[in-house]
Amino acid sequence: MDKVLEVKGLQCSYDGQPVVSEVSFHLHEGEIACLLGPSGCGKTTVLRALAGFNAVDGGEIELYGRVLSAAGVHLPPEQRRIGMVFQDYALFPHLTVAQNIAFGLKGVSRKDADTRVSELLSLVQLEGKGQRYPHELSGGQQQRVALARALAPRPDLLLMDEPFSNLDTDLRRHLAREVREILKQQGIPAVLVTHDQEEAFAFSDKVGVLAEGRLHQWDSPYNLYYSPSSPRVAAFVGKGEFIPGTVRDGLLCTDVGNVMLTCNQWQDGDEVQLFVRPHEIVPADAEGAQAQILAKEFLGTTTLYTLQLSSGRLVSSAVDSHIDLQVGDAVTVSLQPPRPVTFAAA
Ligand SMILES: Nc1ncnc2c1ncn2[C@@H]1O[C@H](COP(=O)(O)OP(=O)(O)OP(=O)(O)O)[C@@H](O)[C@H]1O
Repeated sequence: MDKVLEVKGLQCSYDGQPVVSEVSFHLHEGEIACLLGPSGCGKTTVLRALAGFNAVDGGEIELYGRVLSAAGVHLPPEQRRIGMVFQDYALFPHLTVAQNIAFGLKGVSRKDADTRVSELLSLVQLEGKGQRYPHELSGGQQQRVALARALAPRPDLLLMDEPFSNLDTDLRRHLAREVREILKQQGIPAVLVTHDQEEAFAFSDKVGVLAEGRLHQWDSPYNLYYSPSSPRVAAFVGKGEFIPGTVRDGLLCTDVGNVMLTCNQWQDGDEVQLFVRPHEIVPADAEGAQAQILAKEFLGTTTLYTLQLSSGRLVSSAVDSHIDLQVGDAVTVSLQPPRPVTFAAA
């Protein structure tokens, strides 16, 4: 598959203060990516550099073979063929929905603009609402108009900065799914910025984990979750904890039990930390570690138990909620990671 967006060694700063360093990633045709990371890590700065709102200090941005930013090159935003959707919709309040959508259609005849606006109203399921004003629409509908406006000139790339975060949980999941379908159907590659991990995982083909201006991993949601490249990424993506252990005869021995290592990265005697998710610590029949239930939290599909091992360590265990254990119960647990995630001891 061909790369359509290539970002190489991107560096950005504000007032001489570096905020994005050596960020490199690429997108293939029709691929959707998400930048995920804690507040202030540089997600919006990367997006603004792609859009051309911010100049870059170093590195290169190429879209369909056109250099948008590089040493001595800075294509202005209007020449980049990039659409943008913002958290606050940013619609023109004095223009109708149809006029908002038509806004970016420069050099197009009135007839062609009308046809394109009708196509887009139908694409975002707002047929019949073209003559309304933004304040006459719900938040979700306004964001669909913003999407239609961004898609109207058939951009080469769509950028979305927290596009669903002003909407309530159900609506944001629903709209995110719909927007993903629209982008896939139109074959438009996109980069989204969000704080919401579930949204990032559900929406994207690739997720980039940014921290302190550096890209720590660029990977599929599956790989990020099951093969995090560093303890930092592991700790940031989903819930889990680090359990220290020692390697003996191909087994990692810990106080929660032993795990067969599937990689040959470690040797006998190595001190290793195992990263486990709560659903990978499960009740066992006989062989396993003894623990006592300190707390329980019913979450619907699973119940999250806080366990204290006989070693004193506290661990979390997520168990199918139909198994109803009680605080104070003694339990035996074992480790069942499908693919053990290990790092050198801290
Ligand atoms: N216009 C600006 N002038 C100076 N510093 C800025 C400016 N915009 C952002 N910064 C700083 O750059 C860093 C990265 O900001 P950025 O907005 O890219 O982060 P972010 O990951 O998008 O954060 P959030 O998730 O909170 O929106 C932060 O430390 C921020 O304070």
